[in-house]
Amino acid sequence: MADLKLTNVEKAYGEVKVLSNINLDIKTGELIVFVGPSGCGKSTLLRMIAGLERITGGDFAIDGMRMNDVPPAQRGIAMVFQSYALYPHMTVRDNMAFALKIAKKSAEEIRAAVDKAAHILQLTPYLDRLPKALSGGQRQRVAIGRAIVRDPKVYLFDEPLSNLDAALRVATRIEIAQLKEAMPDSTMIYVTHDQVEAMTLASRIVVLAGGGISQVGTPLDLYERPENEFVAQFIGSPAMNLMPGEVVETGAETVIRLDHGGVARAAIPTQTADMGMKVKLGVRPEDLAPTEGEPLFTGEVEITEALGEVTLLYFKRQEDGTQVVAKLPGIHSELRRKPVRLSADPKKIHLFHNGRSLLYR
Ligand SMILES: Nc1ncnc2c1ncn2[C@@H]1O[C@H](COP(=O)(O)OP(=O)(O)OP(=O)(O)O)[C@@H](O)[C@H]1O
Repeated sequence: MADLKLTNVEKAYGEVKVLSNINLDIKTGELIVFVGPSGCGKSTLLRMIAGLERITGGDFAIDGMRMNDVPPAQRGIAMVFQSYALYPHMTVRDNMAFALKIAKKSAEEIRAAVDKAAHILQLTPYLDRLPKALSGGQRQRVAIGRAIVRDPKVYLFDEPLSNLDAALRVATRIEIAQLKEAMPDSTMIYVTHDQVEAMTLASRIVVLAGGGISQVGTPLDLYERPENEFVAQFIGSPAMNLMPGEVVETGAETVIRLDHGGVARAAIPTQTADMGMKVKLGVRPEDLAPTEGEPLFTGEVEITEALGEVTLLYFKRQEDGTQVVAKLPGIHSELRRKPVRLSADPKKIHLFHNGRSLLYR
């Protein structure tokens, strides 16, 4: 059991506040992923939870116990770093046993804990090897094993896969998902730059930006109902297309006239949009599709990127030259230098006013 609660948590280095108003409730068994642009404070927040960085304001509690001044070793937390930091002269078994030896556990206890962790991580065949005789992925599993043997209530992962190559990243990501399944009562917090890791592993994602929390939600919440323009553009790849316009009709649908021409319909409830309201229309590349009817965007395709299962089309909107990206299923290299007419289902149109989604108005 480990419920974590952050209340108005803040971090300042001298006069400079890097994080403020951090309010977050994390329940036992959740896997929370912190994402956000470089320098937004993801690692700092993780390190404050671990006790490696002082909390300069607010409270952090585990199961109702205030932790601000509790030393790291007594928080019941284990952290796995990006650099595995294994002892090169020790075998896998000794690396995993190290913390337990320091804690003066009995030899039987240590053996049982290491064997169990090795079994969960499929490291049993490698227990007598030195780290140099392991692959990057195996080394990272040993680093995770060192955390597991301590049987912590909370696991913190700071970009654990970022040193691995693409194929190993995928394999190790799946192992982490399996690890979470095998330990349903452990609470995990995971920092990553990788959207796919965030979307696939998280029970909830915390988007940090501008020194605070921009939105917290399930991966699908953030994808389907981003609260603001920042989250809308940060989640999803390529990023959501955004175009300025004005509300010209409210009713069953909201009708928007785009600046420099073009009309769009959005299935946004009437009461949330006002006539004449300046908005930004948002549409994800994957929600655009060729149409014979009234198009939302027209232009000539400049670049196609065929990725196998999808093709990305890059073009400038005919009316004003704004760059638009569309993602079509299949291979469409033939569309390069060709005119396209694309539309989107009104249910897939997002509207933002002063940066905030009208869905949350
Ligand atoms: N010791 C320090 N003194 C002053 N400022 C610091 C210190 N450590 C970190 N910072 C600042 O705090 C902010 C948050 O840093 P942090 O490393 O937590 O960001 P991050 O989101 O993890 O970034 P990245 O994604 O690049 O790893 C940054 O602006 C950084 O410059």
